[in-house]
Amino acid sequence: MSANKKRTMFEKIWDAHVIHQEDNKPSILYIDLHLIHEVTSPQAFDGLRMHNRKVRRPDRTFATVDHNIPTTDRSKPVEDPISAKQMDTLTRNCQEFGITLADIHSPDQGIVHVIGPELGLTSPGKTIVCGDSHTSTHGAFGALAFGIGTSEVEHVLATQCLSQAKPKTMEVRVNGPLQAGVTAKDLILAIIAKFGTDFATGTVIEYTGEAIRNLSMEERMTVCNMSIEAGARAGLIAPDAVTFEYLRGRRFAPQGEAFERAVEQWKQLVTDEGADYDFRVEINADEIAPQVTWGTSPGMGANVTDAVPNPADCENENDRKATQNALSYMGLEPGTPLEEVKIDRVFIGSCTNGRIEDLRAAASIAKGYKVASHVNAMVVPGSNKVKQQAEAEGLDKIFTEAGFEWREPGCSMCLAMNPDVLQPGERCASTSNRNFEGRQGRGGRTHLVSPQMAAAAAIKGHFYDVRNWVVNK
Ligand SMILES: CC(C)[C@H](C(=O)O)[C@@H](O)C(=O)O
Ligand code: SF4
Repeated sequence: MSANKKRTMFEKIWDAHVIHQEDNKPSILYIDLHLIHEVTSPQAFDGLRMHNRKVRRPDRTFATVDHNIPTTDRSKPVEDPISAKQMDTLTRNCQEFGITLADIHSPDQGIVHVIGPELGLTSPGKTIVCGDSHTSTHGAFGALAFGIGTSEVEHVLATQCLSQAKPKTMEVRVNGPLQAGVTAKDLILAIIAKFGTDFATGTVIEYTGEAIRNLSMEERMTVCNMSIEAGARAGLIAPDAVTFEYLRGRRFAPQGEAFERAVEQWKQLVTDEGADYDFRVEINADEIAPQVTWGTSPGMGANVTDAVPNPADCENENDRKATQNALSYMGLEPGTPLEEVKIDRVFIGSCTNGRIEDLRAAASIAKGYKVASHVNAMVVPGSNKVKQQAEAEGLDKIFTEAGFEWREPGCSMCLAMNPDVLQPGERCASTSNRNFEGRQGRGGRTHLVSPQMAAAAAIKGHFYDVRNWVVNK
């Protein structure tokens, strides 16, 4: 590589982490941060034991319990035997291998992709991996962050390195500002609805443009979180003053002078003017309205003001079949206005939308209203810190007075690996990121929305365009 070659930010991070390269072979990358949770780590630790290996860098490894953890009273023992076993196994593995664990009683516990940034473990320019597809969340900081499989988890534990083929790059440019009432969640849902769930397959997306630059750190995380639902390996947003201010003073971020020096380096992590991406798409932010998914993939979404699509209008036989199947699973009639679709449950939480700004946004809608009598609604903070902050601001009161349940932090009904599940046929407005068949419980029907849209749906009992919401003072 010549010294003056123009590089994208992805290439800069990649080049800085390749520690071995042979022609036409995958690269060996150094991994700066390895995050661990209870679901994808047990066999990896078994593998280490079997081969009598240690964890190479426990200081660059951090674990939490999130997927299986109950969201009810934690002073009681965990009832579900499978969940209890998963959590005990992680505790024993972390003790044996000297890894810091935010366990069920830790003030640091939370969803892995919420606590990494919160603790300042995540920072620009790092390579970050976790046995979890939504590791892409951390790319919001300009870190190259991606999900890995359990055998790779074992490899990273043992060596702090990973073999990876170099992905291609894609720019997703969002022109102009978002309309009032339209959120980062609507933006990423609209991008996936427009370009499809495979448009970025195997690439690393870099999000650029005015609407992206205007986003807060938490909103950027929402966007990068769902990169994986567009098929991408990872999503990136160039770090800027918003990023640096978010990280300043966080526990594991550099402190004092070292922080200022780090900022100078982080500022270099931008795509050089004139550098090429392999692919490019763009979208105008002012086209985007609040979104509701109607189908069984995150790309099956529409504006809340639209109607359930008619399979007969599909362009080809494959789409027609997919739409038909999705509508039949979802129990929806073509042509029904989305605002008339009644819901039974509401889930506000997850690594997509379980952070403090999400809860503030939902509370600003819910304040002074009551959840519709036929709806069961729950709010699950993404982490203990989010929960404490929300309680300090009185958000829990706003929610409980409106009739929402206020829970302990974890993945919860995002994927229903704990007791928080939909019953067959139940319809849920959910702020999570996947609406696959059975994702929130067998036969459950998931509609992906923003926190504001979820809160409005809880109160109205059906979907409602939050742009028309009358805020209770
Ligand atoms: C359990 C885990 C492996 C899974 C993932 O990789 O994403 C989960 O977090 C999810 O969101 O489906
Ligand atoms: S909140 Fe949902 S998407 Fe995020 S890590 Fe947990 S299960 Fe996966």
